[in-house]
Amino acid sequence: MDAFLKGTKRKMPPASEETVDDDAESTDIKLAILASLFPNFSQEALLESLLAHDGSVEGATESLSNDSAESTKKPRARVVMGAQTSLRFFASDTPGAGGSPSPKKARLLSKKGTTLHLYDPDDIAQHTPCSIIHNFLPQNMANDLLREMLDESKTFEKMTFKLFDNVVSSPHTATFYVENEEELKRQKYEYYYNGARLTDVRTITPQLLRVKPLVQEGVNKEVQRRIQTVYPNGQKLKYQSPDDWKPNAAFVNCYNGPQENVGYHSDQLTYLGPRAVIGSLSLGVAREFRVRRMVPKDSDNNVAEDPDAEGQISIHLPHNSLLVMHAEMQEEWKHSIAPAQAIDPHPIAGNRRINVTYRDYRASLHPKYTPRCKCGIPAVLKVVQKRKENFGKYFWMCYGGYVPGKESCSFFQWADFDDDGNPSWDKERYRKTAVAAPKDTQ
Ligand SMILES: O=C(O)CCC(=O)C(=O)O
Ligand SMILES: [Fe+2]
Repeated sequence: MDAFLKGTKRKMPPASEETVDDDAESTDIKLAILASLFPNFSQEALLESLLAHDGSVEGATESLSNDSAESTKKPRARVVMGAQTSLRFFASDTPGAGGSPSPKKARLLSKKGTTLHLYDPDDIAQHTPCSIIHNFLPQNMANDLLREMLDESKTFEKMTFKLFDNVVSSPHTATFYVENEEELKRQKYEYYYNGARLTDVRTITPQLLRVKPLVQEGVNKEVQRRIQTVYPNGQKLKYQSPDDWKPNAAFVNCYNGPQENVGYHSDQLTYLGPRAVIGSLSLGVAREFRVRRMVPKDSDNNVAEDPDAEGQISIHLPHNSLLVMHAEMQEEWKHSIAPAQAIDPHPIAGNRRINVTYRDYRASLHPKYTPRCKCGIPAVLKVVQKRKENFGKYFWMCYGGYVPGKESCSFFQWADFDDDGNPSWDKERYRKTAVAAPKDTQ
């Protein structure tokens, strides 16, 4: 913590399998620290306090401690849904990361420091990297899965991660489900998350299995629709897999009460590969899913684009909604579940929200193939998000510094994928020279 307050560059470890900003001194990290110290404050209040103290966590902590004493005297806030502003004020056109232009539709810019609330599936598809299907599952199926996961979640645990020299818990609980016993063993003994092995991996439950084919079909339809209606020339993005999306793992998150949350992050690409697609099912209490586009800076620290693009968009996630995080999401945007001022209890789940993220782990990115760093653990796949130079380029790096009690060996290597996202060691599929030229124009 001391190193952080003095501004020493250190790496921030992520909660669960997420990757937080590569800039250790980012506002997100400061917010994560404040959120862990002041779980009853909204992200806005924490951000405001941080800004008021010129980014000093120490200053914000002091003033929030005073506010905290004050606020215990105030009545509790009611559930407030954000007002919808006319979308015309937020449109702009900007290029994307990953060497290919992003969706050709007008982008949405929410003004810095403001939150734009979207509810309508068409608005969400047009202005964010996501699409949403409301009332996705037959009602009984959704409720059965919710009941099953509520029961399972009684034994979910907070994921601990190292924050500089402290071990911190993520402010919600989660666990990981895979297809069968064999995969479970592989996940426990061969895969690494943030430089460490997972201890709680479970085999897929009957309801997760029952719902999976529906999610698979829904996600594939949405991906095709997006390619045809949003992506330039009606073609998939560079590095995006042309194969059908086939989920073989699920992370399940439980948010018990309004304050449980997950801070801004992008999901780790290590086993999903570039331009990953994720199917995310929400059950129980409705919460706000916030997305924020990354704005790269040049070497002089100037933002490359309109700084207003740093505002955030909130997507309302009611019970039984399927959110598809499309191929441009993890590279160019960050997402979070914001702490809520208050929530409407759900008839089955009470104060709890269950979120199931179905994921497609790629066989060619099994840790037996991926680069290992000098610490001897599989390296993590990341993408340049903050710098204009090399923006969208993939690289492998050491995650040792994220493991409690370990330091990073500073291993770094640019990653090499063909235009379909196949790694160079996948000799059967890797076809860089054959396809690179025509698809570069995408
Ligand atoms: O709860 C959610 O909707 C998002 C969870 C999430 O971002 C994650 O598991 O990586
Ligand atoms: Fe995530």
